[in-house]
Amino acid sequence: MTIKRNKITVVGAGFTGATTALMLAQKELGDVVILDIPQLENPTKGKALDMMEASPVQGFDSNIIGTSSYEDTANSDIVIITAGIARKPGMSRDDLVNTNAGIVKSVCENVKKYCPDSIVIILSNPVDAMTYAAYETLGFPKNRVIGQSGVLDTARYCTFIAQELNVSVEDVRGFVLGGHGDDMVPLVRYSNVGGIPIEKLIPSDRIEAIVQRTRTGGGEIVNLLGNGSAYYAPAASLVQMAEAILKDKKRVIPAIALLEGEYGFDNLFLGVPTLLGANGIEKIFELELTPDEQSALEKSTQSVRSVVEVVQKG
Ligand SMILES: NC(=O)C1=CN([C@@H]2O[C@H](COP(=O)(O)OP(=O)(O)OC[C@H]3O[C@@H](n4cnc5c(N)ncnc54)[C@H](O)[C@@H]3O)[C@@H](O)[C@H]2O)C=CC1
Ligand SMILES: O=C([O-])CC(=O)C(=O)O
Repeated sequence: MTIKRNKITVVGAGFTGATTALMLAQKELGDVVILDIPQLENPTKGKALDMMEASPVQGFDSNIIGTSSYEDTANSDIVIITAGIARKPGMSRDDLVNTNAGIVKSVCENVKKYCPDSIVIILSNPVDAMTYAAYETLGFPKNRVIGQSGVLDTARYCTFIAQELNVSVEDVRGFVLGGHGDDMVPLVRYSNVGGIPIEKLIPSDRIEAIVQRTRTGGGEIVNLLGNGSAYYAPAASLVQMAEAILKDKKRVIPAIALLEGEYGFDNLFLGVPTLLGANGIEKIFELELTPDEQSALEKSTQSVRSVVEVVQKG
């Protein structure tokens, strides 16, 4: 019997990509290939070697290599795409669309060729539209093309709730629906702390402030960093998704999935609660929404559709 190690490729060795690679290795989820452009081949190799040299200290046995050649990524089980530019203060994620659509499409041409059976997770922004662009280029079935937004947005939301109540983050549950933009929809009605609805614990004006802070959570970090965007929590979010798939955990986590009628939307990639396992997105959970929640979701989809139109025209 041959036991095969998982192989995970991370495209883009910048802040999110490098952090993701290290976290994947620390959890021994598989061997990791980090790929960046040829002009950055040496720094990419350097980052990978530096991570490997942390392995005796931290006691992980994952192999990590840096490369600019897709041949090294061949037959990866999972490909995580972080390639592209990040926004700076004063920009919206949508301002990145033209540059990043070109990058994501060119990356996906290679992924299609070298990793035809992989499950692909997209991080590059504006991520809902980039997931659509990846799906179109890859031609993979919809369960194998997944965007990351909901784990991160939900993590921010849960952080703020835990801080508000001074309780463990482990006891906070909730999720965020919709596009990864300032009109995302944190679902207050489905949020609880140790099973107690947050509406019983937090006054409504404070809940509204938490919802608003969650919506602009990415921008808050962009403004503090000054020259780039968040990477620790985004990397942790990607790793949670990869782990759910590689260990077939059947986790119920929000992710960007292709909707074909769910929530009343068709042919649209959007953040929804999903079941993540060995086959990628194995199920989309459809919840009953109140008229206010549904109209908030519709507003969010309009923003996503307008960016997808830019991708389609380009
Ligand atoms: N969906 C989400 O929740 C989040 C999305 N992001 C997005 O992720 C992307 C990456 O962010 P960072 O890592 O902070 O940026 P970064 O600038 O630190 O790294 C991006 C890397 O991509 C590389 N790259 C560019 N074109 C490439 C190509 N054709 N092939 C391979 N690599 C290529 C660059 O050389 C660079 O090293 C941005 O678009 C950012 O907006 C970041 C955080 C959260
Ligand atoms: O805000 C950004 O540009 C990066 C991102 O998507 C996030 O941190 O949520």
